[in-house]
Amino acid sequence: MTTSVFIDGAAGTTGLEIAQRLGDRPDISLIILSDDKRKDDAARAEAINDCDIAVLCLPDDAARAAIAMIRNDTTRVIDASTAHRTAPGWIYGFPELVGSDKVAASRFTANPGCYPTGFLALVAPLVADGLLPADWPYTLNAVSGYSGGGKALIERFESADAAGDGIAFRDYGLAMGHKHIPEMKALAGLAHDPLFAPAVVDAYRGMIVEVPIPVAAMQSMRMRVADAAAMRDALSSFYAGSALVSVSSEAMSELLLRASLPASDCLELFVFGAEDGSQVRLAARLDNLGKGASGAAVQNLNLMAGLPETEGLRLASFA
Ligand SMILES: NC(=O)C1=CN([C@@H]2O[C@H](COP(=O)(O)OP(=O)(O)OC[C@H]3O[C@@H](n4cnc5c(N)ncnc54)[C@H](OP(=O)(O)O)[C@@H]3O)[C@@H](O)[C@H]2O)C=CC1
Ligand SMILES: CC(=O)N[C@@H](CCC(=O)OP(=O)(O)O)C(=O)O
Repeated sequence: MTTSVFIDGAAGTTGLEIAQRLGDRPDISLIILSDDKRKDDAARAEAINDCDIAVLCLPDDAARAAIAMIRNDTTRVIDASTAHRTAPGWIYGFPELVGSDKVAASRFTANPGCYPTGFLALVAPLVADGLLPADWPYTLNAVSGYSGGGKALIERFESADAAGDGIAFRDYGLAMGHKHIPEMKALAGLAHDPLFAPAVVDAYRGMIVEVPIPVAAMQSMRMRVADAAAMRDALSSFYAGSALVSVSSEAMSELLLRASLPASDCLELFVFGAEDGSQVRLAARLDNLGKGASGAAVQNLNLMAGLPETEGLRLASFA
């Protein structure tokens, strides 16, 4: 038996990569609208109501509108947008954190944001285990490849490169209030909004998300914070059974993001600690279009369809 999957937004950056991952899989029958029909609401509504699972790869408003087109109680949904990540009735599609069984049983699954995937993978298990406090104002510094901004940002970077006026580094989110903050706060159970400093570099894909932990300063405020080794051990045990998430124990002097990063659905976690134990830098390296978007959507789709969790995923690491 095959699962019929409609990709709404299949001509976009995330949608195209999901279609590539599903490729010629015999267990999936793909529904993709032709170019002249892909924005035709009647055609979209028909496809959404006919499929087993709809994967929405759309801007937030279009994703909300797509949900309003569902007229049955059978179509299941994976939404790659920000629209439903903290909405009631939706399961947050991060199986390693919320439980594969919850995603498998879910009707409405919200795919996590790319930056929150790195942040939550690091912080949520440590807060839940009491190794980091919930009431600390966490900061995260992150860089993303420019495909993270979809077709518009790809065009901007590639046309500037072509004109010989390439953007090497783009700091943004300068007014704060990034759309990823609510899901990071809610899913990690934090008392405060994290302070988020995102940036884009001149590479197509890939991202590094860093969370600095001023251990000694926090301890001087009588907060309970573990040391680097305890954090690394806790993360290693938490992700011990995962095919996609790994925790590095390698000694390193630099963490690189290569411009030629191949597509990967893995997520690598790092815990760097000062020798005197006073400071820690938690870091996550992933492909924004892999575990940060399309790979996560395919993982969730596999679970929801009762198929092997990593079917069709790219398991080679970045190294
Ligand atoms: N890129 C990334 O790394 C990540 C993206 N996401 C999220 O995934 C979603 C898709 O992003 P991304 O693929 O990057 O964006 P893109 O801009 O590359 O693609 C969006 C696609 O949606 C189409 N579209 C827009 N409005 C409608 C509509 N009303 N009906 C049908 N199709 C429509 C666009 O059409 P057209 O081609 O004509 O513009 C485009 O093809 C967004 O919500 C994004 O935030 C999530 C995690 C990471
Ligand atoms: C580089 C870049 O612009 N990135 C996007 C986030 C991509 C993403 O995860 O988007 P969703 O939350 O909508 O899924 C941004 O910061 O808005």
